[in-house]
Amino acid sequence: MFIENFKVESPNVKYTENEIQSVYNYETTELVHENKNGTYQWVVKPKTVKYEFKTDTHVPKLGVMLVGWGGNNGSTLTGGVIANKEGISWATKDKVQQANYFGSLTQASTIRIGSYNGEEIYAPFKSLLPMVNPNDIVFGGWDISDMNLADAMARAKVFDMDLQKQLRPYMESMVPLPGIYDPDFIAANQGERANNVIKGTKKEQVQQVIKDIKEFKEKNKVDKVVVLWTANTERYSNVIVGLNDTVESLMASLEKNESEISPSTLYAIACVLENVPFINGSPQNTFVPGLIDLAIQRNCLIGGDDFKSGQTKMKSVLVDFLVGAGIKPTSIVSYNHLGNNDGMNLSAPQTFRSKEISKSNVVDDMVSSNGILYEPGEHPDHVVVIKYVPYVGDSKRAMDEYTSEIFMGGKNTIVLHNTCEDSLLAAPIILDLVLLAELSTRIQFKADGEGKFHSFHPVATILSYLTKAPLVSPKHTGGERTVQAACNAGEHTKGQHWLGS
Ligand SMILES: NC(=O)c1ccc[n+]([C@@H]2O[C@H](COP(=O)([O-])OP(=O)(O)OC[C@H]3O[C@@H](n4cnc5c(N)ncnc54)[C@H](O)[C@@H]3O)[C@@H](O)[C@H]2O)c1
Ligand SMILES: O=P([O-])([O-])O[C@@H]1[C@@H](O)[C@H](O)[C@@H](O)[C@H](O)[C@@H]1O
Repeated sequence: MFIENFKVESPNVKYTENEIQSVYNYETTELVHENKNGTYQWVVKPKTVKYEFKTDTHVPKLGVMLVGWGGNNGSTLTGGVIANKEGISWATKDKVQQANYFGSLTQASTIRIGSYNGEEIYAPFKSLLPMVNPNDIVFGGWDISDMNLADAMARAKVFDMDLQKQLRPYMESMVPLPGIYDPDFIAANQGERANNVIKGTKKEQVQQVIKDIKEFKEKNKVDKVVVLWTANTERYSNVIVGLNDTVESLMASLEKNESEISPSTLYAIACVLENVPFINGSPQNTFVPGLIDLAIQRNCLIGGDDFKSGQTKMKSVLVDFLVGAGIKPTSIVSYNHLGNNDGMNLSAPQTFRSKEISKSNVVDDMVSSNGILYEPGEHPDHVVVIKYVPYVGDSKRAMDEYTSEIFMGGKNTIVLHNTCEDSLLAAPIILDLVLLAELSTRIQFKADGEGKFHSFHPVATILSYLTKAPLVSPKHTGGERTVQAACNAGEHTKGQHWLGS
């Protein structure tokens, strides 16, 4: 059975005028590697950690500023929220379609809260804690193309014409702010749309973005702003000692107008300096070590990388299932073609490489979790192919082949075909990212033994489910190597994976 909402009555939950206060006993384990008379033994011991949470129940008026607002994802999300808010329905060749938020975890998923008379009871995910209603979000943002959102929606060719016609009056007055453009970081084919750019040095560009955020906040009378990058995929930035490996080197490089600081890192610096959450929806390494440290120093939420929308979401579910079932994936081939501007930008080798990394590394942790199936360092052959085919537009075609070893030398091959409007998959994920980022900034907690309440770690691993390459805080990196060592080796650092350049 499904219920719309509920209240909790528990000795562990207290509702005050402004907060929900709760106590949670986290039952976990700790392992000890004991040496008993020269023989080492792993000992697993149960451990209970008591957490106290305080959630501010004041839901703010939220402004969302998208970098790449005029793109397929940005225009589709904006139009989708307007259609839901205004209750717009439209004629398709099949039926009269109502607006909805399908594909959004927060808006369209449910969670089991118990049973009643032997029946399982489910409630909306969004009923768990007070959350921003997406219909109330005020959108804005930047784009290197000056096209208004109505024309951008038409350029994207995602929505049905009847819907576009109804949305146009709401969107034609929405014009992106000039963006930070650096042709060295995206495909050359993007140059023809770059007619709306912030001039000046990199430091002046950062200052302009800060000014834009302040003015957006004031003009729209929003209480909070979250910035999300849904602009083009950039090439990786080189992580270099003395350039961007520390806060000091990054800020000094900004002063010196160093060319290797990418536009996405510049927007993120502006947001962290303004204490505005910044989420990276693309695969590039926006969060260079100096920027991560700056966000930690200023306790500003950062999260990413690369929305996990379709082919990779299926991959992570299927490979997790196979490995969990004791089946050994040995070959994974992921091919897709698409014809939108994202696909055109990814047709350049350097930007494709960013996407290839994020689409490949999603299975690493699953593989390393099973030492029965895989020897140390062993992993499946894994190939990612993306081709640009203009005719299919936003309707991405994905074909995947998973070959696995099964019982007694048997082989199993699974083939998947997946056709979807890429932006209709990504838009609800963008919504979840900004809503969960905003919610997490309203939660304070402390564990047993901690003196005072504090926020979550600025690196928002809570957003990991929604991204291909979850950003994790430096202390969680799997490698013992330091940023220094990675830099010396000319490698990139990215969470738990040291990647070759
Ligand atoms: N399913 C999905 O659509 C999906 C999934 C995962 C990741 N992504 C990533 O999301 C991003 C956006 O996808 P899309 O389909 O909307 O692409 P798009 O090309 O339609 O939109 C990107 C927009 O960003 C603008 N832009 C580029 N550089 C900019 C800058 N420095 N500042 C401001 N604006 C800039 C472009 O003019 C364009 O309008 C891409 O990086 C893509 O890889 C998309
Ligand atoms: O999220 P997902 O469907 O696995 O991956 C998608 C890729 O298949 C597509 O080629 C790319 O253009 C999108 O940005 C997205 O990254």
